[in-house]
Amino acid sequence: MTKTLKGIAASDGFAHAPAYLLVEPDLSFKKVTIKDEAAEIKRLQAAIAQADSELTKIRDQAQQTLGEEEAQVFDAHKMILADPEFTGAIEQQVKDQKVNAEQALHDVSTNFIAMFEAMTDNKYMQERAADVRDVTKRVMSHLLQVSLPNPALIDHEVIIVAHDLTPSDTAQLNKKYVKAFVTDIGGRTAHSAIMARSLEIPAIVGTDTITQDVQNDQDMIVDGVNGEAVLEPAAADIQHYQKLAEDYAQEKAEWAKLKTAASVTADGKHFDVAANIGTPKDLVGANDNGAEAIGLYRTEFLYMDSAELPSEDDQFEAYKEVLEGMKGKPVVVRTMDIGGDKHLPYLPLPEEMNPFLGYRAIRISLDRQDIFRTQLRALLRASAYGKLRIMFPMIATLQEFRQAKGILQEEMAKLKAEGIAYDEQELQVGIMIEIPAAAVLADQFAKEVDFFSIGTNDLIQYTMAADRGNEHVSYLYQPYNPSILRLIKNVIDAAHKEGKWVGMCGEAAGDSTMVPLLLGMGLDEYSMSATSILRVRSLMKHLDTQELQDLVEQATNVSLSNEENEKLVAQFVKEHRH
Ligand SMILES: C=C(OP(=O)(O)O)C(=O)O
Ligand SMILES: [Mg+2]
Repeated sequence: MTKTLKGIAASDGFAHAPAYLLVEPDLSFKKVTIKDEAAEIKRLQAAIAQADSELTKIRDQAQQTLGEEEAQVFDAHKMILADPEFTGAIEQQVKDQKVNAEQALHDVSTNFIAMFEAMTDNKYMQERAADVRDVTKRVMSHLLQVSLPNPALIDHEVIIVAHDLTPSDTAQLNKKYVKAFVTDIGGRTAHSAIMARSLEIPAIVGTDTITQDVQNDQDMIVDGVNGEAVLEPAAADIQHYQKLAEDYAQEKAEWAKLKTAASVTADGKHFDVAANIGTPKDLVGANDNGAEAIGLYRTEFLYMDSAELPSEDDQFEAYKEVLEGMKGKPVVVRTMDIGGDKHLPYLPLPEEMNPFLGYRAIRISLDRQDIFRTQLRALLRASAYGKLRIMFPMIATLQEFRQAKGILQEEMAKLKAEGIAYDEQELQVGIMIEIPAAAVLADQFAKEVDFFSIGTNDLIQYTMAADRGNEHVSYLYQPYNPSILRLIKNVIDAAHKEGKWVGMCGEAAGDSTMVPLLLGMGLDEYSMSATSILRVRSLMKHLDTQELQDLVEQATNVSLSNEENEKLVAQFVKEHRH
């Protein structure tokens, strides 16, 4: 039976493939007293052998599809299985306690995990706890004869269906086979959705129930433009979506013609359309889509992709690669924004009631100056290779900005004393405006910063008090609400009064409803997922900034709601398309 599920359209594009459920099976068991210990140990050994041969297969496949580094994780798992201290202890437990293998495995692994986690002075050993957890799950699945999903073993085209995907799950998806993903929870600006857009994988999030509605291998269609997942599509559905996919491909081909064009409006005003990137690898997408700058380099992925804090030299190489890759075009690098939904296994953060309101971004950097100074030195050294702009995330107060800039200046002085080159002429230092307090006081900040970049992903969630990743409050996550528009306008006006430039690097900068409003307000730089650049450049071409000022007037003063503004812009663009 065909069934259509609605969710939040998170990444454009269409896909048709069987579902691959990335859902953990039930691994619960009962404690049983056993009589035949020898038979139980044999059962345990068989499960360990099966887990080991499965790991060999996964390792080989991961090496081919994801690379050697990802594959090595599975070597670590195999080593645990081959460690007599671990397996011997489980066998001993079966013998001594006369319990079933499941219980013995659980008891021993719980002890090992606790022991590793207690090694707070040895990050490497602490991380082994996660490996023991993974290996235990695998052996348990064989004891219970249920199968674990193994995404690294995917060798045919699939649509991933999951409750949620973390940014690191998303990073491990192999684009060759993963044609789309659909999740139960999440919002359009959650980081997994942002990554889906940079990988150009169609995605729908926040369907609520997809993991319950779909079965492994069930045929499905994903419409990432409209946020619809169709299960067991009929022939007519397949035809309908094929047509939509073809139209979309045609539209994209039209946009592609603008790849080397400048971003100019119908009245001849030029704006910078820039790309958001997460790693130097994303430069390919940025350049392929004709980015005029990098408006946001989220450096936290450099920290997340590493097993330990990245060294100054490692960071320097990454920043230099991006600056050189952009050949003199501006590159805004944001200092580490860890916390919220982004974690580092080697930097344990306190458990918090509200991680998005807690210890994150610049708050960590100012506290852990060892980490911050290393990053700033790497950035300064890289500044000699291009046009660098350093940006601090989550600035709430002027004092925070002054302190961060003070530390930067201290590092500059040290480099100078050491005779190490950095850009002393053109380097700019700016902040993200993503906390309402900073948006309100933009006039004060504008006197001290070189630029602003408005982070609407967070600015909207903090202004509306609606978690950006929570589908239950997504109705409150309103980019065009007059309150948000007024805040944005206040920031742009304040910056321009002081002769400073303003960009936007939140997802709203690439939003077709938002762009006309931002053009009307005079926003200078628009930074977005690379895949949105050509669509936005095409839209700009048809709009006149003078005319758009009327639209801004109505949207900020007359309209009362997000929906009204959405309609207002659509109608306006229809009537004023040049
Ligand atoms: C660009 C932003 O930062 P991030 O999405 O990384 O929080 C934002 O908050 O708008
Ligand atoms: Mg943010």
